[in-house]
Amino acid sequence: MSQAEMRYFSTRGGSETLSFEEAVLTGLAPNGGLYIPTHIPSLPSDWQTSWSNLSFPDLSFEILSLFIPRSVIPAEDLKSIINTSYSTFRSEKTTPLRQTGEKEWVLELWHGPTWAFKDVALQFLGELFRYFLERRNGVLEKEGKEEREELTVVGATSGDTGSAAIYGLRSKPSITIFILYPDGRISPIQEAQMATVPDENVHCVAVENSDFDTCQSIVKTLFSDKEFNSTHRLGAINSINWARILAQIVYYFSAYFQLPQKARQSGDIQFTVPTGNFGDILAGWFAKKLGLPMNHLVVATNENDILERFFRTGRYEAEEDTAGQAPETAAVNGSSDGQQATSAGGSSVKSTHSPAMDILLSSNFERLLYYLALETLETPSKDEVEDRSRAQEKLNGWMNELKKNGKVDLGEKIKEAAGKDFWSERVSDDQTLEEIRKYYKRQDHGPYVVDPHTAVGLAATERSQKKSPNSYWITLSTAHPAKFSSAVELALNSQQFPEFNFRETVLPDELKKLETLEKRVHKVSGEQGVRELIERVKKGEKVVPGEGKGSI
Ligand SMILES: Cc1ncc(COP(=O)(O)O)c(C=O)c1O
Ligand SMILES: N[C@@H](CCOP(=O)(O)O)C(=O)O
Repeated sequence: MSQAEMRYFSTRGGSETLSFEEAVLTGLAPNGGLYIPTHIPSLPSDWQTSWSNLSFPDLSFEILSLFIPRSVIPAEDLKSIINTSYSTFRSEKTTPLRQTGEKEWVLELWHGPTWAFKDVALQFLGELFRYFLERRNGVLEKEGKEEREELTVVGATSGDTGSAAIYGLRSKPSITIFILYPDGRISPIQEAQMATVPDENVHCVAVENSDFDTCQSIVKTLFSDKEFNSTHRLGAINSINWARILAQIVYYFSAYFQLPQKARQSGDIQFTVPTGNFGDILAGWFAKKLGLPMNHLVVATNENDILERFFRTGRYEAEEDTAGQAPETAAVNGSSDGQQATSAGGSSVKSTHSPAMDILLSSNFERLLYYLALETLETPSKDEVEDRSRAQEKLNGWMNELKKNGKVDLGEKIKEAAGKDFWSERVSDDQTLEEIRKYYKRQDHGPYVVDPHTAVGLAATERSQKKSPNSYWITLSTAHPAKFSSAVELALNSQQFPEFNFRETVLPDELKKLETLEKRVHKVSGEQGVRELIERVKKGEKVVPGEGKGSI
């Protein structure tokens, strides 16, 4: 199949396919499914040589072109979108690779405007939205029509997506943005990054007594409400939006090209990814399917370990069924280290030192499940569309069971199929702090201060190395340590590390400045509160958010 025919369909069924533009602007499919490409494209036969010295934007152009037909975005326009997106990054390499051991590297993904990996995709998505809306509105204007297309972006965040989305969309015409986050459960800097942006089109919404899953579920409910969605023309910035995954594929290739030749030639490269909503690691899986040589992707979770348990047991269940399980496994849920499960929003998500990964149900896992369903069809036919529909049916069954019972047993066959590409590790809060200390104390390639999410990844890498000691390892570093002062200061506390000064050595001036700025936050209660706020703002009512200076 040629690149020009690339389209997108929902994981949950329906024979309809959408263009890239429609899939990006729609975000979540009306049947609740996520959009995926009709096929995995082929890499050019000489990609290993012809792409090896490309800059990040040029590499991005090559990879994105495999998924975006020229009829949807002409080459020159795509180049311009990409160049604008990555001109905001502080590193010349955009996502530089830093060596941390003889056969170990860390891929630093936080050199963008909000110091987190989300910038890579959200700077791009912001530019895409601007491009599509300008083009559509240009056509309406030419036709002499009065109406204009507008997008009401509604997103959920456990801290990082929100600020990256706001920085990606803040000055864009025809876009209003509402970011929902669990009140009191994100770090002070994350909140300040979002709430100090003064632009009129930005609305920060702290949802009372909630967790990330509650916020994510409100977003999905609003998208599935046909009337609300069409009235406000909702747009998605979370990784349910295919463009987010697509943009993130690029840095796996970039990391590969930054490795020394010996490592590349070994063919034995492993990637570890701190994981929550499963978007970042799914991008790595697409890179593997495209043909990037890699062995496994290690899913590194914190104590919210539903994914780690799936890859170990084949069961996907919010609450662990401890009956009949090994004692050390049962202790996980019983909070062996004294951490109590919290019950905001009625769920059992725990508050951990890596809060951006405090997630129970990972949206993008559905995309992987679709492919696992397809791969394990009992009697695959030669008909692509028929197989697609059988996989969608299987997936629907699983999703319905999950919705009804809060769990689904996917079985041994699916577990085995997933195990070909993924390993998984669960890292406790204590281990996270220990890992931050370990990297700080390192004489070789150090001292290196890492954020708690990166620390979860590094701890998972260390454990996985025992399974494959000769491999080359790349751990994704997903945020700058400045964003998570409480965990970093707890790990590098003044009793043990009197010389360490967070403010002086870690906190960039740009983030220090946030302390002096006014914060604007709407506090709301539940889905109804969110609906009402959106309705009022969209009607043109001036809704005054709570104000006050924040200290970081
Ligand atoms: C710092 C950080 N690390 C890791 C993750 C997990 O990434 P994903 O949700 O794509 O699995 C997130 C949030 O998504 C994050 O903000
Ligand atoms: N950790 C994320 C949660 C949202 O995930 P997304 O990748 O689907 O946007 C955050 O920082 O908000």
